[in-house]
Amino acid sequence: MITVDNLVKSFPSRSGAVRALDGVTLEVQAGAVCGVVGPSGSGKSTLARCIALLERPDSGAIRVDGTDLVTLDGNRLRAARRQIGVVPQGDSLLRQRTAAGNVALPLETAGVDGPTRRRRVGELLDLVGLTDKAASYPDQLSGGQRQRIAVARALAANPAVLLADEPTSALDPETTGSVLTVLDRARAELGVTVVVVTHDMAVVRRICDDVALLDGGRIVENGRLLDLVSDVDSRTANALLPALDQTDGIAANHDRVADVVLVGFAAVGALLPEASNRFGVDLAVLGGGLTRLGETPVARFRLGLTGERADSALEWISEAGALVRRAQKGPQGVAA
Ligand SMILES: Nc1ncnc2c1ncn2[C@@H]1O[C@H](COP(=O)(O)OP(=O)(O)OP(=O)(O)O)[C@@H](O)[C@H]1O
Repeated sequence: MITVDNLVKSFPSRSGAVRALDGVTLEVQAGAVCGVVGPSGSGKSTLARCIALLERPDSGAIRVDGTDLVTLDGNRLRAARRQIGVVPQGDSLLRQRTAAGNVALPLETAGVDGPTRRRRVGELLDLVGLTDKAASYPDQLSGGQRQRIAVARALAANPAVLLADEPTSALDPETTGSVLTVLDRARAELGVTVVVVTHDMAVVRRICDDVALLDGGRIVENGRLLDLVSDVDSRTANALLPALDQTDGIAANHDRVADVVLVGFAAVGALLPEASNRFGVDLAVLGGGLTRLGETPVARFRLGLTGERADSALEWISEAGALVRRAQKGPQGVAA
C-alpha cells in the first residue's frame, strides 16, 4: 500500500513560491491501479516525481508498505528507489541499446548475474508481448512498442509500485490500448500497485480502480471509480460518464425528466424496461449513453417519462439502486 500524507512541495518563482503540492493526502491499496488526474499545472507530475523519489517534498510523508521514504538517505534511499519502478514521460529508452538491453539495464546496475538477468529479461519481454523484438533498437520500434519496453524496464527490479507519468500521451487510441493492457497485466500477474498520471479519461475508464483529482496542488476528489460515479456532485464522474446533451425543447414533451446513472450488467440491461412495464410509463432516452469502467458497463441517461405513474417509476428505479437526480415536475424540462 502507498500512503501519501500531507505532502507539501513549493518551487521558487519570480513572483514568489509556487505551491505545486499543498497538503496532498492519498492512499492507494496494494495491487490497485490509481489514476491521478487534474487540469494542467495542478501538481500531477510533481506528485509523481515525489513518489518516485526524484523530488524531495518540503514536508509530509510517503510510505510504501509502512516505510516513510522521505526520511531515507544513502543506501536505504537507493534500496527504496528500487521499490518504485518509473515509466517517465516521453521517449526514455537508450537509442544505442536493443530492447532487451534497455530492459536489462536496471538489473546490470543492481549487479544481477548474467543467467538471472537473461531469464528475467525474457520473462518481462513476454509480459509486454515483445519477445520477438528483443534484438530491435528503439528506432526500429513503434511508439507503443517503445513504451511497452519502458514498462518492462521499470518492472525489471521487481518493484512494489509502478509509476507511469502520461504513459499514453503521444499515442493513438489503438496503440494506447496495447500499453494499457501491459499496465493491467503488470498489476494482475505481478501484483504491482500502479499509479498512472494522465489527462486522458479513457485511460482512467479502461484500467483504474481508483482516481485522485488534483486541483491547485490539492486533492479535491479521491475514491473508487464505481463509488464516484454514483455521487451527484462528482467532477470526476462528470468527466467519466457520457455527456448529457442539451435537450430543453424535447424535454418539454414529457411529464417528468430525470438523469439516471446505472451501474452493472443487470441495471444497464433490465432496469429501465422493467420500470416501464411495471408502471405503464413510456421512457424516452433524451441524452447520455453507455460506457465501461474496466469490465463494468455504466450508463448515464437523461430520461423523459410520460405516464401518470412517472414519479412512482422514478422512485422504483432509485430504490433498485440507480442514481436518479433532477426529477422535474411539469413540462419545463431540465434545469441546467
Ligand atoms: N521544477 C519546477 N520549477 C518551478 N516550478 C515548477 C517546477 N515543476 C513544477 N512547477 C510548477 O508547479 C505547478 C505544478 O506543476 P506540475 O507539472 O506538477 O503540474 P501538472 O498537473 O503535472 O501539469 P501538466 O498536466 O501540464 O503536466 C505548476 O505551477 C508548475 O509551473
